[in-house]
Amino acid sequence: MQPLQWNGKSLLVLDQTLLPEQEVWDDCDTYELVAEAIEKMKVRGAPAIGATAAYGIAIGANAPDALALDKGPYLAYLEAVNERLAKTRPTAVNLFWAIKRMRGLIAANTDLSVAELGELITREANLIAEEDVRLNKRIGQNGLQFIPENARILTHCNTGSLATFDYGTALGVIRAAHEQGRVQHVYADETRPYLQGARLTAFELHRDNIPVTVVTDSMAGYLMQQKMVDLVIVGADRIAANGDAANKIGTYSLAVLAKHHGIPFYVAAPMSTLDYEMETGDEIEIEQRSADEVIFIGGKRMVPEGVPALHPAFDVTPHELITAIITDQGNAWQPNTEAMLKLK
Ligand SMILES: CSC[C@H]1O[C@H](OP(=O)(O)O)[C@H](O)[C@@H]1O
Repeated sequence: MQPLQWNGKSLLVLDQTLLPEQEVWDDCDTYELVAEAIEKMKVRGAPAIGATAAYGIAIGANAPDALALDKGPYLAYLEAVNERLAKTRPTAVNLFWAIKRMRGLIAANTDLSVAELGELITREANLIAEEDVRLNKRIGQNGLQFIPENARILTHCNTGSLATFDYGTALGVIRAAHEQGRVQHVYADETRPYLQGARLTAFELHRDNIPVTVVTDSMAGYLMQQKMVDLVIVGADRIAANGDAANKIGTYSLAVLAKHHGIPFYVAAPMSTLDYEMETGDEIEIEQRSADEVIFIGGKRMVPEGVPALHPAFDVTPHELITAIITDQGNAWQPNTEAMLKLK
């Protein structure tokens, strides 16, 4: 199930905060509504956020008031649209990758008319979306080499169709392995506090008839100790040049447990998630979200009034704990290897 639908003028966003019980689509016909959909995590997932921002820029670029502007003011307005979308969430580099790509396109085509530039930006947003699905399927194929027969896989958060334009990254590898009949079972961490695993990964895999069981995040160590897991595979929101990977909070704990139990730990992501401007994961900004997202579940208070809660939305897994990074280019890399650094 794709999280986004482009109808040529506006972006229909599947409100993931309401899944799995309700399938509600928001019609985002302004770039501000698109920005708010990202901030409120109606749409989430690094590659999906990148594609969403691209369409947000396209919507802004083709707004009637914008198309009435002279070239100079129009270009200044486009930069204001880029800036607004860049402020939505700080960790997933795919957002900034998409904005940088649009900025480059605009800068290279200032000779076009306002209307022509608006059309070009829309075409680029469609290209980004189409590329994402193709790259995810390549990630899936590249990941097959690491999936044994009768694999019992533990995964964290949601890295499937709902986190991308379609197919998924880590779940893309799981889908490709399932197509080969290699997946015995998937254990999906519920992934508190947003519950991407319980609400979204289980939703996707169940619909695809891929055997899945939801576990609480605290059960991961038990599963490994009981020898119920053959490998762990997760996504990423930003990967530094040395292979340190930022991903949903709880990923680092999984990597430490996997190392302790001698279980392979894989990260799957498109090349647009690699950030060569960051030498190590120490530089990656970790989004701090509202404590209310921890304190309340489904609107019900879980923490006594007056007691604070922390909510770092991501953590960074050092490359030493990652067995391999699986991308859409070439094969997988042992992080911090010359091969990865050469890909600049
Ligand atoms: C396909 S990578 C998705 C990536 O994004 C998630 O974060 P969020 O749900 O907060 O956008 C999580 O880190 C996933 O691994």
